[in-house]
Parts: sequence; C-alpha cells; structure tokens
Amino acid sequence: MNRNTAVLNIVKGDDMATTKAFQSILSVDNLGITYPGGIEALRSTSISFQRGEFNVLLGLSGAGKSSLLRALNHLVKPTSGKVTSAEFGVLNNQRTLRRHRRKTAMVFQHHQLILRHTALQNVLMGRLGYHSFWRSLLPMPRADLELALHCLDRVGLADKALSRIDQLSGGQQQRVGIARALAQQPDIILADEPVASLDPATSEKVLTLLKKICAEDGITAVVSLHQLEYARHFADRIIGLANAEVVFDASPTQLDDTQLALIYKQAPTDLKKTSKTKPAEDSATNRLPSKTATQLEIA
Ligand SMILES: Nc1ncnc2c1ncn2[C@@H]1O[C@H](COP(=O)(O)OP(=O)(O)OP(=O)(O)O)[C@@H](O)[C@H]1O
Repeated sequence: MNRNTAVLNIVKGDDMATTKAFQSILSVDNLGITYPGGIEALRSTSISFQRGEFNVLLGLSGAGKSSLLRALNHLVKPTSGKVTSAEFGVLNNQRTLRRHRRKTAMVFQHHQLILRHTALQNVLMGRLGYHSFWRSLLPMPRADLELALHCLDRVGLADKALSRIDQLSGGQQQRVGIARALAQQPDIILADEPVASLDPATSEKVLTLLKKICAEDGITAVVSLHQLEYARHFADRIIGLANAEVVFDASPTQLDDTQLALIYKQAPTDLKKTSKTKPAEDSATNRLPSKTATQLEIA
C-alpha cells in the first residue's frame, strides 16, 4: 500500500489521536536540486514529514540523501519546488528561514564541534539562534547555562561539561553534538550520517539515544544512514533514494528484497545472499562483517 493512501485511510477513520500522530510538520513539493555543472541530485520530489516521526533516508552513495536532508533547512538551495514548514510557511524569505532554522537542529557526521572548547561551551552554541548578534557577544544567561547542563545530563555527559572536546571519544563527541541540537529546543532534528565515523557498538548507543530523546520530546527526525540494519531497527519510516528519486517510502516492515533491489539497484537474488547478517554479530573485531547488507550501501 502506498504510504499516502495508508495515512489517508487512518485519518478518514476519524481517530483523533492517530490524526494528530500524522500531522505534517514539514513538506517538500516538487523539490529539485541541480548543482553547478548540471549534476542532478534530486528530481521533482514531494514528501511530507509527520510530527514526531523518526525518518531514515537510505540509498547508495550519491543517491541524493544529503542533498535532500540539507535542502530541508536550505543549507542546500533547491533549484525548483519548495520546502514548507507547517508552523512558519514556505521557506522563501529570510525571516521564515530564520524562524524555521531556529527550531531545526542539525547533527553532523563529524560533529562540527569546536575542539578546543569545552562540551558545555559547544552545547551553548545551540542557544545562539535565540539571541541577537550583540547579545551573543556577552556571557550567556543563566537559564541557557542550566538548559545546556540539562542537555548534557540527558546524553549522560554531565560530568564532562568542563572537558575539552578533543579529550572526548568519538561517541562522546557525537553525544555532545546531540546535546547541542537539544539545547536548540528543536521541533526537527536533521542528522546527516550521524554514526558514519563510529564503531558498531557506539553507533547503536548513539542511535538509541537519539531515538529515545526524539520520542520523549516529540521531535521529528530525518536521519541519513548507510547501515540497513540500523534503518530497519530504528526507523518509523524509511525513505529510499536512488538516482535522485524516491523509490521507496514506507515502514521498515514493508522493505523486502524487491524494494531493496530498487534502492540498491541489485537483483533481489543477489541481495538475499548478503542481507542476512546483523552488524553486531562480528563482535570479535568490532567491525562490520565483510559481506553484509550494511555494506551494499557503501559500495
Ligand atoms: N556541492 C556539490 N557540488 C556538485 N555536486 C554535488 C555537490 N554535493 C553533492 N553533489 C552531487 O550530487 C549527487 C548527490 O549527492 P549527495 O551528497 O546528496 O548524495 P548522498 O546520497 O548523500 O551520498 P553519500 O551517501 O555519499 O553522502 C552526487 O552525484 C554528488 O556528487
């Protein structure tokens, strides 16, 4: 069943709780992204993201995941089509964009933290969007400090508040990245390959934390991943991209070998041979097994 049909059917059922669960928070309409030089990263794509949903973007390298994700707050400018925030409207002017960005936090693969600053100072950066340029030159208000400490506590790093980022492990750094996103008090978190630099055990911990926090705070997440097993495990909804187009958009339970073949452009029989092993099973080396579906995406 097409996802939109499924949503409509439920909404028609007049179940108010379910209707609320499917409230759109952000949508893209006929979105196209073409980079200078004519590389088409996204072709006329329309998607509606629902409040509180944990969305995972899957696809081969170059499929268009980062471009779509970054277009959601205009870090990449769409060439055609539009992005609409349910709260602030179409992102077609600076004022709307600023308001939308303030409530849309980003988590990056390489954290984008300032290494020689403390964890607390980095988390406080999440508050900058709430202050004027001039105000941000002064020490941050006490309420912001308390909020930043609370965010560090939620990611289990209260005791590292005064540690420099370059004294933390990769997993701890990413948790600081999540705390900084939280300090923004966002409605939406965009996470671009947030666990690509982490080992499997740490990746699972970071994704578990991100999912838990989003569920607790009703945050909508759009997360690009290269690991199929994590997508299956954590996503409420998987959006599969191939060749700059959405080729799959449904719950993980509907992602069968035929659909995977569309995303990874392989024959379903080839996928069967390689899609069974789970990433955590190769615990001896703490690396992904050499022939798992998780690596189909990386190929
Ligand atoms: N700044 C850019 N300038 C020109 N072309 C770009 C730029 N960024 C991305 N592209 C191209 O756009 C296409 C989509 O790239 P994108 O980074 O969105 O894919 P992706 O699915 O996120 O890939 P990956 O998983 O490797 O990050 C690719 O062909 C890529 O080379």
